[in-house]
Amino acid sequence: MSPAAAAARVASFAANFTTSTAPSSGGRLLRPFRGNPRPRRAVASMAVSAPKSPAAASFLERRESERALHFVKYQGLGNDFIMVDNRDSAVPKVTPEEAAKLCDRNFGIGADGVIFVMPGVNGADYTMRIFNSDGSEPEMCGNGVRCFARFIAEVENLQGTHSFKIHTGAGLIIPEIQDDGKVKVDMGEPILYGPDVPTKLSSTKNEAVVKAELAIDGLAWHVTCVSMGNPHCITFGSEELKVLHVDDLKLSDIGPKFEHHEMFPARTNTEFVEVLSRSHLKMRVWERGAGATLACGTGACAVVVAAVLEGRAERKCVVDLPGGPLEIEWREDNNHVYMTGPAEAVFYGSVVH
Ligand SMILES: N[C@@H](CCC[C@H](N)C(=O)O)C(=O)O
Repeated sequence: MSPAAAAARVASFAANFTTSTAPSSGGRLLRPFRGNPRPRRAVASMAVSAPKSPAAASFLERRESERALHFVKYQGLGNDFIMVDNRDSAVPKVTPEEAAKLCDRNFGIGADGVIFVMPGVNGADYTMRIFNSDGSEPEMCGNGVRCFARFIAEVENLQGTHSFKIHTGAGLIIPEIQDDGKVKVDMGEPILYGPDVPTKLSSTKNEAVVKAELAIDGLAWHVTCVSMGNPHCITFGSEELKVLHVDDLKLSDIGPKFEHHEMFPARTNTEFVEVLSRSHLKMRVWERGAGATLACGTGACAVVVAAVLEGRAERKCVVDLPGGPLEIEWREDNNHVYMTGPAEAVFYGSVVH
């Protein structure tokens, strides 16, 4: 094929793909997104006018008529998700195995998880379910629920401040979209009773596991265990490394050893934390079922709870994650944890799965 013919074929593919990837929700077209930056359609920049080759057109029509999954890609501080409009069904539109394939950054769309926007139950407005990038299903996702709220505002055409009651595996979670576009989430109460986190580590402070010792890689790590609906193991250092410099950690070596440790029967998310001041913490996370991610909302909440329990920080902190900061407050009056941070749509498209 001549270079000119090849270029025309690519252009034709792009033009056709661009017009065939508008997301739908059970047949409804999503409105164009607002906000900054505006989400992009996949390969929109390649869309130039060129005659469609019959072969490319029929190829694309065939793909669309098969099982095309429409999605919107969202991110909250770089923790990214494939958002699926599942409002018409209580059954997720993709299986855990398919989710793992879609999350693959080389062979799929690429994401830390797939989130399903589902009908509400028990008086909730909506239900959120999520599959991690390995296909496992966690109870909750903090960055994900902020993205979820922004998605609902878009598809329901809501302007200004709004809050929603979201049913999750961690109970009722209430995100509120603020005037500045950030989302503040009432993340509920932390769970500190060891067997409920769950961890097999013995309690050290009342019923909580605070600064308990966990042997990994020849080091005696000091860990505090907190559930925000999903399990977290938080460490500020070990017997040997009194102070952590989180940038120096080889997360991919050490993370899986925490995640799969026998003391965590449901596996665990692990946060490694550096205290910058009593109201400013810095963390890196190794997520259960997703590995190293740029941010973890439930993790940042658990970190502040652990820092307060260990007497290292105040109840209101900024937590720096690789993807940016989150504002976290563990309120004394109602024992709830509040998380505030950004969430935005990145692009939308469709995929045959
Ligand atoms: N990134 C999320 C947490 C996602 C679930 C986690 N990997 C688990 O298995 O518990 C967040 O922002 O909270």
